[in-house]
Amino acid sequence: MKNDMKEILLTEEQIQQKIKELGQAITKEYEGRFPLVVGVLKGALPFMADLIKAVDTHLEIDFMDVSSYGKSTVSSGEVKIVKDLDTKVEGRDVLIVEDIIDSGLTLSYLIELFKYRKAKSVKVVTLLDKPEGRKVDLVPDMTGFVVPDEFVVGYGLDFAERYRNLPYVGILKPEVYEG
Ligand SMILES: O=P(O)(O)OC[C@H]1O[C@H](OP(=O)(O)OP(=O)(O)O)[C@H](O)[C@@H]1O
Ligand code: HPA
Repeated sequence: MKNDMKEILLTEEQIQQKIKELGQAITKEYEGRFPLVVGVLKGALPFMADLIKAVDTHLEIDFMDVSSYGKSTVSSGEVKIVKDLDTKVEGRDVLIVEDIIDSGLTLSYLIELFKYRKAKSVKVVTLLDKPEGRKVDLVPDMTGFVVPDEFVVGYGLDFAERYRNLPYVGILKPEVYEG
């Protein structure tokens, strides 16, 4: 799989170190508040799994599956709920966990949805932020790394469902998705 990479952007060690720091920041922010931590499937799965272990205060987890990319590297712009939460968000401090914010369409949809459902607060932690991809104004509350405007894969991020199981993040060679 490494042969499909133009460049390794973030090593496993860099990712894990950053997750420790984010975990400490979340612990400080939510101490004594029992937040509802919402992982956005499927991409956020590895990040969510590592992140919650780095948080040292009580929290509840739930998952939402939304999709807007299909087999393309460009967002369709239409966010579809594939699986909704099992938990009521009314009155809860919600922390959304994302692997990447690119156009911002997925997150702006989720933030509005949770506000409509009367969450007490809605915040976002993302491992990766690609600000150059933005189509809507959105700044995450906590960010691991800012990445360039290229299609990245690994550590949850896929191309056509592949590469999610890489422990690192890399830039895919264009010939892999163009070919
Ligand atoms: O800011 P955006 O342009 O909306 O892109 C970010 C979203 O795109 C990816 O999900 P995708 O819809 O590909 O589903 P997946 O997590 O199952 O891969 C990623 O996991 C984010 O949820
Ligand atoms: O760069 C990306 N890689 C994988 N999935 C994505 N979803 C939005 N942007 C990306």
